[in-house]
Amino acid sequence: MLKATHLSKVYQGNQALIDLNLDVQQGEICCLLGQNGAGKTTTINLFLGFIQPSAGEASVAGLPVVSGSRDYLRHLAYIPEVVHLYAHMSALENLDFFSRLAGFRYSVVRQQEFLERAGLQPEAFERRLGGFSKGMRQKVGIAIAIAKDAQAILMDEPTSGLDPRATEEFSAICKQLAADQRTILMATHDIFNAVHVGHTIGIMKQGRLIHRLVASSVSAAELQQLYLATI
Ligand SMILES: Nc1ncnc2c1ncn2[C@@H]1O[C@H](COP(=O)(O)OP(=O)(O)OP(=O)(O)O)[C@@H](O)[C@H]1O
Repeated sequence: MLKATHLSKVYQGNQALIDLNLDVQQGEICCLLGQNGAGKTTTINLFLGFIQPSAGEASVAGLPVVSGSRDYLRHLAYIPEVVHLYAHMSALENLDFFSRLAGFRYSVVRQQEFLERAGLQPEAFERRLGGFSKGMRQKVGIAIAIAKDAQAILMDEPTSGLDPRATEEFSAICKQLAADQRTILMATHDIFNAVHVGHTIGIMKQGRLIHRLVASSVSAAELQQLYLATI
């Protein structure tokens, strides 16, 4: 679903990503770990087409990520570290607005279903987003991803700053999305959560993907050891 082939990015002589080859299958949750500056966000931004590669190619559902093309974009949703939606609009209004932008029109009942599937408590559906916590905003972001029928969701440090309960809830939603055959590529610093939620884990260092592991083959303690030995 998400494929990087010899993908590289150079910023003013700084090699941010070097020859990345990565294949994330449909229904897979892949967590990318690495220190600050390892190249995780660069990888996500290349899949989104926010930046252009210096070499190689990213593709989504077999469609090349190329500037100006919208084909690959209809398969993608993006959950940034802080989901910025319209603070003065309610959860339902934001969902309706962004679904329409993506070309979908849903009844209020369907919109409520999407928010429920994303784990938002019903009493928050009609509240303005301005007062929402980070975790609640993410849930609205996920509801938008579901509503636009995104097959792949790119997430940049989604659990940073979430309390343990919100992290647990978020992980459960990710697992449900994967069970629905959606693909997730997540940049994270949370080793425990990577083992807990991921099917596969990548460890990056200075722009290179050094290790790619099956999450069920390691414990959090083993992964932490490998991570510390790698970075
Ligand atoms: N717009 C930019 N211009 C110049 N250099 C950049 C730019 N964006 C990223 N870089 C550099 O590219 C490298 C990789 O950065 P990137 O943001 O991908 O790392 P990261 O693994 O996501 O780090 P973090 O965990 O801090 O988010 C770093 O050396 C960074 O300074």
